[in-house]
Amino acid sequence: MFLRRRLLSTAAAAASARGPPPIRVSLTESAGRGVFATRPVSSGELLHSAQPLVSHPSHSLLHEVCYNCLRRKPGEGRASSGGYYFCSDTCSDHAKGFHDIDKDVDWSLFDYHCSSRGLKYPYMAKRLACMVISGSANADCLNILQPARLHQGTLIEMKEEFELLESTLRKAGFQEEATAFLTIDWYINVLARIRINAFRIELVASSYEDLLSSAAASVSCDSSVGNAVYMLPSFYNHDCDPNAHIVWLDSADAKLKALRDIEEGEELRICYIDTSLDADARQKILADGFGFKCHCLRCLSGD
Ligand SMILES: C[S@@+](CC[C@H](N)C(=O)[O-])C[C@H]1O[C@@H](n2cnc3c(N)ncnc32)[C@H](O)[C@@H]1O
Repeated sequence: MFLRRRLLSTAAAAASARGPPPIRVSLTESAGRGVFATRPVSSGELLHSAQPLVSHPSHSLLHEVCYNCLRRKPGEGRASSGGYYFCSDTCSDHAKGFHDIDKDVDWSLFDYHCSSRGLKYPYMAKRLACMVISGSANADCLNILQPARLHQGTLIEMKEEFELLESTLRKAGFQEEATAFLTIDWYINVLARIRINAFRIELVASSYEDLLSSAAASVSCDSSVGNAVYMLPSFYNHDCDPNAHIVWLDSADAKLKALRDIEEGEELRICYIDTSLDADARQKILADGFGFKCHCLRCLSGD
C-alpha cells in the first residue's frame, strides 16, 4: 500500500512538472459532462488554476475589495474616479472595458432593487452586459455552461430585474447597436447559467491582516468577497465526499486541488455545499438549488 502510494505520487509529481492540466472534460453516465483525471494525481496536487469569466464583489464590500479580482484592500487602497478600488495597474487595465461603461451610468435604482432584496446574481449580469457593450466579452460567452431550470415565479422576478437593467443602460445613452443583445431572453439565459455555475468566493487568509478581516467578516456574516463564474470549474460535478476542491488564496483566481490520491480515469468531483450538513439537508439544497438527487456513496450510506 505504502509503495503504491509512493509510486503514485512520484509519477504524479514527475508528470505535473510538464504539460497541460491532468484533466479532460467528457460525458458521465448520469450527471452530464464531468471532469476526469488523465493521469494519477496525488493528494494536495494543484490540478489547474482558473480565471473568472465574470465576477462581481459582494455588495457590502464594493469599496473594500478590488473591483476586478476581489483582492481585499490593505488599509489605504487606491480609489478610481468612480470610487472603486483596484489593487494593481493590471487589474485596472483588465477592468477598463466594463469600468469605462459602468462608471458613467446611474445605477441607483438597479442597486436599490438588488440590495434591498439581497440579490447578488443580477450584478454579474450587469457586469457581463457592460463587458459586452465595451467589446471585451461576447454576449453568448456563458452559453456552453449548463442552465438551471427556472420556475414561473423566478422568471417574473427576472423580468423586473431585466427591465431595470435595460432602462438604466438605455438612459445612459449607449448606441442602440451596442445594446442590441440586451433582450429578456439574453438576461434569462445568462441568469439561468449563473445560478447553477456561480461560486461564492471565500478567500483563504494569507496574512495576519487577512485573518483578522475574515474573522471580523464572519461575525458580520460577510465572509464572501464576491461571486464568479468560470469555464473549467463549471464542469466539475458534485459529491458529498469529494476528491477535489476549489480554493481561493487572495483573489478570484481559483485553484482546483486534489483532496486525495486519484487514479487515472477517475472522475474529479467537488462539493457544492457545506459538507457538514446532514444527508436530508444536503439532498434538499441540491434538489432545490441544483435540480438533482445525489446518489454519492455518502448519501447512499445515509451519512
Ligand atoms: C456545475 S454543473 C456541472 C457540470 C454539468 N454536469 C454539465 O454538464 O455542464 C452542475 C449540474 O451538473 C449536474 N450534476 C452535478 N453533480 C451531479 C451529481 N452528483 N448527480 C447528478 N447530477 C449532477 C446537475 O445537473 C447540476 O445542476
